[in-house]
Amino acid sequence: MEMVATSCPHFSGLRRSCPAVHNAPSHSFAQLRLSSSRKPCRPVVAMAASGKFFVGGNWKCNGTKDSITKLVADLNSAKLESDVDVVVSPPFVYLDMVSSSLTDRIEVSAQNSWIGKGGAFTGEISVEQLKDIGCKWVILGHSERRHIIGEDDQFIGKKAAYALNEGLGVIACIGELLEEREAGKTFDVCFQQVKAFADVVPSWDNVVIAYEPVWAIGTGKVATPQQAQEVHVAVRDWLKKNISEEVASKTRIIYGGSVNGSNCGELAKQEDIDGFLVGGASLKGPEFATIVNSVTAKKVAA
Ligand SMILES: O=C[C@H](O)COP(=O)(O)O
Repeated sequence: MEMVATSCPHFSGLRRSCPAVHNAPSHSFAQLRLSSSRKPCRPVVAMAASGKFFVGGNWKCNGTKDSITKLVADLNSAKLESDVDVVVSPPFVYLDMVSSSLTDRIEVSAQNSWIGKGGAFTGEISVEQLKDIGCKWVILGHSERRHIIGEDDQFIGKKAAYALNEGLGVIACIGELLEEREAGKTFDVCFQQVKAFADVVPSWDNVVIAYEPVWAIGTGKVATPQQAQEVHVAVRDWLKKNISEEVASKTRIIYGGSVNGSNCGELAKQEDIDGFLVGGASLKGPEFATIVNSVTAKKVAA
């Protein structure tokens, strides 16, 4: 054994299966140790801190005091694999309640934040207020905000820049509409949305990209593992070409869109799927725990 590499010599992208030689299944989360015989791409499973599996539960505009109290109790008693970052995102009105009653094992995210410092902005929530109640993350660019509320890339970018500059982590959502996929524009749409984030983020350290094909959100039509993997690889390659190899390698790209306890394992096995952003299934504590624990499928696949 002699040297440690972080990329495959047979493939321009990082963290990919090596198409040459020997079916190395995964470069994700791992550094690659080359043997003295220089056989390439034998992966050594060593999850890097930066590449930790990440599972977020986006509760959207759901829940009551009673149902959320039960959900928090279920989450507090759930057995969760230790090597996963777990985040839940309650509606604003319950954020403080969840933040103060949830175990420290799980971090709390907002579903939106204002573009700058708080003030005379009726109906908005500032980053300062989110930090004040212990919130660590914010979801930005979600398709429901893009396509129902009408937020555009520029507005989303302002929010992302402000949140990151103030120390919140950002779950940056991207994803194509069905008609965009059918028109062969999936990559173009995703690249444009990633670029809008890339143009403004001060650093990628606290950014998780969530690829959520709009046609898969809340529809029960989950992307196949191959469809999701294909986009994740393309986005990672975009990061490599346009930002840096390091950012491409370290930035977690998670999948969202009808993920549930039954399909999470196969999705998690894909080497460029670094976790999930879960909607409906995150409202059920035991099922959400199953999705968090699908990291074990990833480890087996690696
Ligand atoms: O933020 C989560 C996504 O919109 C996915 O929602 P879903 O799991 O209900 O399809």
